[in-house]
Amino acid sequence: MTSVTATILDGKATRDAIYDDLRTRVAALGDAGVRPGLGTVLVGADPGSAAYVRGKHRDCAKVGITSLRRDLPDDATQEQVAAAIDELNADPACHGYIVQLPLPRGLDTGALLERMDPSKDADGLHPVNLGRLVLGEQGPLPCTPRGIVELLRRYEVAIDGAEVVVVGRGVTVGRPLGLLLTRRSENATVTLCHTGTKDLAAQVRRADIVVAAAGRPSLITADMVKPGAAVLDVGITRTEQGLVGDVAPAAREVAGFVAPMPGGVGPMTRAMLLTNVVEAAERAVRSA
Ligand SMILES: Nc1nc(=O)c2c([nH]1)NC[C@@H]1CN(c3ccc(C(=O)N[C@@H](CCC(=O)O)C(=O)O)cc3)C=[N+]21
Repeated sequence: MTSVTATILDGKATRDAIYDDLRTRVAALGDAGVRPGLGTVLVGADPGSAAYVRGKHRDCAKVGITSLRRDLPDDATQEQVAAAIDELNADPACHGYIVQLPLPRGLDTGALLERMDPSKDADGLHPVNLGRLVLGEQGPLPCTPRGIVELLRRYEVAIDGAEVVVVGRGVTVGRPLGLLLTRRSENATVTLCHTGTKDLAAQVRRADIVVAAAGRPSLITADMVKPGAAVLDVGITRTEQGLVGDVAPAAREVAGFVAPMPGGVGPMTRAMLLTNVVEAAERAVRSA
């Protein structure tokens, strides 16, 4: 077997470049009297969720965005979470916020997401904004799909005309990514695969770009990857040995481009979250 040295789609380096740009824009907003603010609503003490939220606030500090944290206990009621959402909706210092998912069982996630002001939806996951994405209207874009497109663009991986296989139909990654990549501006041909796909290997083998977002360790093996293809690992599974992705290590030897986990799409997700907040603040200045 010939071993190719894949180009690494370096999410950390790309994030750093994006943060350099955001710092400039945050300074310009400051001159206009506005400091962008990102809110987070975290319910419960899941260590993974707490770590993600910490990471987001750490990134805010790097860029000059104000952090607004709303941390609620595990047993918070629907009404208490709704009240935190109402507060952020009403707070002029908050330009965008997220409700960290998954919420503890017993809370109605759909009702809470719908309660958010769509213009403050930093995740792009409000039904109105997902609807706008379907319709091709302007709105905040879901962070992980936007980060994936941005990463491919910066490394000049051809998207126009590419055969893309997305594995995973989740509402944060797979589904909206399919919508994003099939816009005229991206112009890819997308096959959305999932656990019910009959012959996953046959689908993945055709792909110029593979996005693995199923949350199943080693789902994508070396024999499935077309030599030279771009393989983006978005899966995260917690194991005894630490975090593992959906792409088997040997598959990286066959690929032409690899977005690894960690260090690939994850940092880009955070960068797009902050970008969505800065864009919301810029809109606020323009309409003032
Ligand atoms: N409302 C909501 N919005 C989300 O965007 C959201 C969510 N809920 N719930 C959980 C998932 C997961 N997620 C990640 C973001 C960044 C990394 C990330 O930066 N990962 C690093 C490794 C971990 C680290 O360095 O902290 C990496 O891949 O290099 C991972 C996972 C966002 N999510």
